[in-house]
Amino acid sequence: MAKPISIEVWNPSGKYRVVSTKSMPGTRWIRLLTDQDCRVEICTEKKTILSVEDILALIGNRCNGVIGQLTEDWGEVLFSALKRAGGSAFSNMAVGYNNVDVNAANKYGIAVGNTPGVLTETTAELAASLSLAAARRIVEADQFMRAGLYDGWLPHLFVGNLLKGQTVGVIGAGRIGSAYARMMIEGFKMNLIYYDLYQATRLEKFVTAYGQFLKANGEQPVTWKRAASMEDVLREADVISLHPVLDKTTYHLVNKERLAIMKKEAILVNASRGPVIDEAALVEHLKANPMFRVGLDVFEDEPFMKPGLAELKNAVVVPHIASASKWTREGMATLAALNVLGKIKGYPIWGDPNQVEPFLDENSPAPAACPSIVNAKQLGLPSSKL
Ligand SMILES: NC(=O)C1=CN([C@@H]2O[C@H](COP(=O)(O)OP(=O)(O)OC[C@H]3O[C@@H](n4cnc5c(N)ncnc54)[C@H](O)[C@@H]3O)[C@@H](O)[C@H]2O)C=CC1
Ligand SMILES: O=C(O)C(=O)CO
Repeated sequence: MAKPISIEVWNPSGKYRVVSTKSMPGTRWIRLLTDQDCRVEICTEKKTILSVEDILALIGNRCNGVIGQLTEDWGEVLFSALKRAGGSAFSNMAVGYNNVDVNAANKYGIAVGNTPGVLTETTAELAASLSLAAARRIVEADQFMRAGLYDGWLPHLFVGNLLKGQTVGVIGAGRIGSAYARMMIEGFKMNLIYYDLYQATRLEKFVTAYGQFLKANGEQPVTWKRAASMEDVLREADVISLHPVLDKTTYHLVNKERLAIMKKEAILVNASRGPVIDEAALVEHLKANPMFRVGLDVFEDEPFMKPGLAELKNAVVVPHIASASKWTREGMATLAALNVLGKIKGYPIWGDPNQVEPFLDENSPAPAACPSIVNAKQLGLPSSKL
C-alpha cells in the first residue's frame, strides 16, 4: 500500500479539490482558490522531488486540478489518474514544460497551464549576473579572499574580460533571451548577434534605436545581426547565453564540436534547461581551455552535476535559481493557481499570455480567465474577449 502523504488543507468544505504538490511562495494564490469554492491541499512532504507514485497518492479518487512542479514527470500515468479522479486541469509552476507530455494530457482532455511573462526579467537578470560573475571571476575571487590568500594588489590578480564593445550572442531570442540581450546591450554597450527560428523584430528595433541614441551622443553605436546559423553565433560572440525551450531540436545543441568553434576566452551561460548542453563534453572543454568560462543555472542530470564540474574554477554554478525573486515566484504561484481555477470554472483563455499584469495586481480582482494554457487549441478551449 502507498505510504500516506502529508498535506495541509485550506477551506476544507470547498466544492472543488485542488492539490498543489509543493508549498508555493505567498498566500494570494491560496486565497484566489479558496474564495472561489476550492478546497486546497498542499503537499508538505519533506522530499524535494515527488515520484509519480507520490503524486498518484495525492490525486486520490477525487481531484479537480493539480498545480505541479518542473521536477515532476507528468505523463500518461498521472494524466489518466487525474482524469479518473474527475480532474480537468494541471498547471506547471514554470514557463518551461518539457517535464509534461502534452499529447498525453490532450488524450485525457486535461488543460496544461504554464506561467510565462512573470519570470522574464528575473531570469534574464540571473543570466546577466552569471555573465558578469564569469567575466570578472567573482566566485573565484570571493573564495580566494575568504581563504585568507589576499596579501595585496597585484597587476595580474584575477584579470578577466571587459564586456563593453564586445559581442553578446543569444541563442533563443524569445521573451527571456530578448530581455537578457537588452540588459547586456544597454548596460554594457555590447553588440548583438542572435540565432532563433523566428525574427526578433522588437529586439532588432531596440538595438537600432539605442545605437542611434549612442551615436547622437558621440558614442560608438551598438549593432545587431541575426545569424543564419547557430555556429555563426558561437564563432563570433564573446559572451553567449542560451535561452531556447528544451525539445528534440535543442537537446545537446551545444556539443563537443560546437564548443570547439567558440573563442578560447568566450563565456557561455545557460539558464534555460541543462540538456541544451552536453555537460560531459563541456567539462572536458573547460579542463582543456582554462580561459573559457561558464555560468550555469541548470544541469543535465539535475540535481546532480557531471563528474569533474564542481572542481573547475572556470565554472560558476548555481542551483536553478534564475526565477527566484520574491515577486516572480509569488506571481508564478498566482498564475499557476489561476490556470487551474479558470479551467475548473470554465473560464476562457486569456488573449495574450505575455501580458499577465492584470492577474498580478493585488488591488483588483483577477480577470475571469486562464492566464496561459499551452494546449488550449488542441482542446478547443475558447479565448477571452477581455
Ligand atoms: N533557469 C530557470 O529558472 C528558467 C528557465 N527557463 C527556460 O527558458 C526557456 C525560455 O523561456 P521564454 O523565453 O519565456 O520562452 P520563449 O518561448 O519566449 O522563448 C524561447 C525561444 O526559443 C526559440 N527556439 C526554439 N527552438 C529553437 C532552436 N532549435 N534554436 C534556436 N531557438 C529556438 C523560440 O523560437 C523562442 O523564441 C523556457 O522554456 C524554460 O525552459 C525559463 C524560466 C526560468
Ligand atoms: O519557469 C521555468 O521554466 C523554470 O525553470 C523555473 O524557474
